[in-house]
Amino acid sequence: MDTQPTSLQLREEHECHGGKVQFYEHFSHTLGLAARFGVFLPPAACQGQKVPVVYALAGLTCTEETFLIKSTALAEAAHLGLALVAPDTSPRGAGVPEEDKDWDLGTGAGFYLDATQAPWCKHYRMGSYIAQELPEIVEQALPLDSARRGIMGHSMGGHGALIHGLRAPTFWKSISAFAPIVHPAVVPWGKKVFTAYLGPDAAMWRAYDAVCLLEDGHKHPNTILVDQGAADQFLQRELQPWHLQQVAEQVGQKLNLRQHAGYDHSYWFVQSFAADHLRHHAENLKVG
Ligand SMILES: N[C@@H](CCC(=O)N[C@@H](CSC=O)C(=O)NCC(=O)O)C(=O)O
Repeated sequence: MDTQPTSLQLREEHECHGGKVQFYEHFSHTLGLAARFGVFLPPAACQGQKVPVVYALAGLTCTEETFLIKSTALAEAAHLGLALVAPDTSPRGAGVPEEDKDWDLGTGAGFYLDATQAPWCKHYRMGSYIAQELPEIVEQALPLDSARRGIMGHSMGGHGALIHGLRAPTFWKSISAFAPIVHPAVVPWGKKVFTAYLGPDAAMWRAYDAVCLLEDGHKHPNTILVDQGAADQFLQRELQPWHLQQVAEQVGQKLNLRQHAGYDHSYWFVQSFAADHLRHHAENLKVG
């Protein structure tokens, strides 16, 4: 492991809704590479007050900028006094052959897990990065309340929010997702990346599949909010939210799955319900 100390470099800073949007780069010991993330600090945090924080995980092909720019959630985050942390979606420049070839594997498609298979396993460790390194460094550097931390995400990021929230329910006190991949072990996107990152044995996939985690006894004490567009182009093939609904009913996981006629998979959908998600987190994190 590299022993270089973590040093956060502030690359960009902008005033926004009375708070600040910041973009940082640092050397990630977990990924073994430089990594970037974005932050929104509400006005109270800019005055040094510790505020609750929601981590926002973006989907395939996205970066640390996408959610902050496209979700239009920052006015509501400022109003509620919530900070947002938006990581990148994969390591960058890992040097894996053909890692930029497909948009649903490799660069931009880290799936928020730790790869176990060569050549991916050296750098594709977004699981530990999200579960440990990123919260540690960002919460040490900024006025964020580590006792009030939630996680949300879109599509591949929705999958990330569900698995991390279910795997560590006391660490992540609230969960929500937009159009998440709920059962990657049975859909084409998931089968492709899980085979590459985790190998062909599907038993090894269960730790990174929200439906399997619920089947295997993981549960979150708070209601999980999920929004899904009924006109989503990936709904039938990749998302299949009915699996989540079915297992949630079976195991008694509280789930608020809302279906929205006419909405597709895009950030036009995300931005339509982003404020609801922040209010869900604010309620669970006991803001105000
Ligand atoms: N291949 C296309 C589509 C990629 C795409 O739709 N990405 C979604 C997430 S899909 C699941 O994780 C996304 O959020 N895109 C960003 C956006 O701004 O809409 C492509 O390469 O564009």
